Amino acid sequence: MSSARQFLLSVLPSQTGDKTDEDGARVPSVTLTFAQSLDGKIAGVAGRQLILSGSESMLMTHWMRSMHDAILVGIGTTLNDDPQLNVRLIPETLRQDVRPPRPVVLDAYMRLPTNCKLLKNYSDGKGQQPWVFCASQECSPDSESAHAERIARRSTLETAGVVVHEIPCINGTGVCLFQKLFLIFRYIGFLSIPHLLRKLYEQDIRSVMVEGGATVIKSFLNQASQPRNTETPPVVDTLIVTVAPTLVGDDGVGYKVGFPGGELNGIPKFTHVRTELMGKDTVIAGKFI
Ligand SMILES: NC(=O)C1=CN([C@@H]2O[C@H](COP(=O)(O)OP(=O)(O)OC[C@H]3O[C@@H](n4cnc5c(N)ncnc54)[C@H](OP(=O)(O)O)[C@@H]3O)[C@@H](O)[C@H]2O)C=CC1
Ligand SMILES: Nc1nc(O)c(N)c(N[C@@H]2O[C@H](COP(=O)(O)O)[C@@H](O)[C@H]2O)n1
Repeated sequence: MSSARQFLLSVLPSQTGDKTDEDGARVPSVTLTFAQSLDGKIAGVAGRQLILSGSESMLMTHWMRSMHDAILVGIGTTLNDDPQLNVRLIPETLRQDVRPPRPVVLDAYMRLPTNCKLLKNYSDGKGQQPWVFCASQECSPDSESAHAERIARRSTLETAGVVVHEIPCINGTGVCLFQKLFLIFRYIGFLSIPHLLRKLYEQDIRSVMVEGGATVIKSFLNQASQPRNTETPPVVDTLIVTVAPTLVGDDGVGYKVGFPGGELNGIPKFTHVRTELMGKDTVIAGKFI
């Protein structure tokens, strides 16, 4: 077995399917993972996609994808990078034994372009059918035009091959922001991660790999820092970060952890599990506690 797979098997939780959240609802295990530069950047100036991982750690990432039922990114990453989120780097001879993960996009307003690679790969048999999680009706403004726009967007995505799931959002109910270019319905707030995870479990997803980008990383780290009772496991189980020996500079895109105004406010408790050198990169894995 390759060293990347051995590394992953030693740091990822075994999939028992019995993880529950604070309210006792079943949820998938969550791995948060991304690649960063030495100065903590995940993308270049104005979000330009950077290939930070070298071939060895990138292959590890594709093995990691193959070990999860779903792979999740935000719509920001999807619009910016047009990612494939499949397992194409795994050698052909081993690929028949692995299943590509289900691509999942957090996309409150259903902005996913219908010519994206996720849909192309699905129609070419090179990836699973993508799922979009969008804001449910009660998060959207209650107007006829907003309702019609929602239905039209959903229909466009479904016709293109996307499965659309609706979930509630946080902090946004009923607040409308008019966006004249692309949306009539808009609210302030993000999709609720607890609702997302429950819905994923209901749809037979037992493990989800969260790849980014910056806003999604912050949201999941924030969730991992939420106070909970001692029997409840953290929302994010594992963090696996590839650190590339390169500097991007202050104008690159970083991610944020915690909130201003409190020393440990919003910073999840984290414990180191294993560090491995993969080619030029250092891959660090840890658990939230
Ligand atoms: N180096 C690496 O490993 C990686 C780097 N990247 C980089 O990250 C950058 C993109 O990051 P960013 O622009 O922040 O976009 P994200 O991919 O983080 O997407 C953020 C968007 O997702 C939607 N969303 C819905 N619900 C949530 C929620 N609960 N939490 C967070 N987001 C939510 C929101 O859009 P809406 O309101 O429309 O729903 C939000 O603006 C790109 O430059 C990309 O190259 C990305 C992945 C990995
Ligand atoms: N592991 C890793 N290393 C990098 O250097 C990266 N830039 C990323 N980015 C993530 O992978 C997505 C692209 O996936 P595909 O190659 O198109 O399958 C990108 O959108 C980020 O989520 N990851």
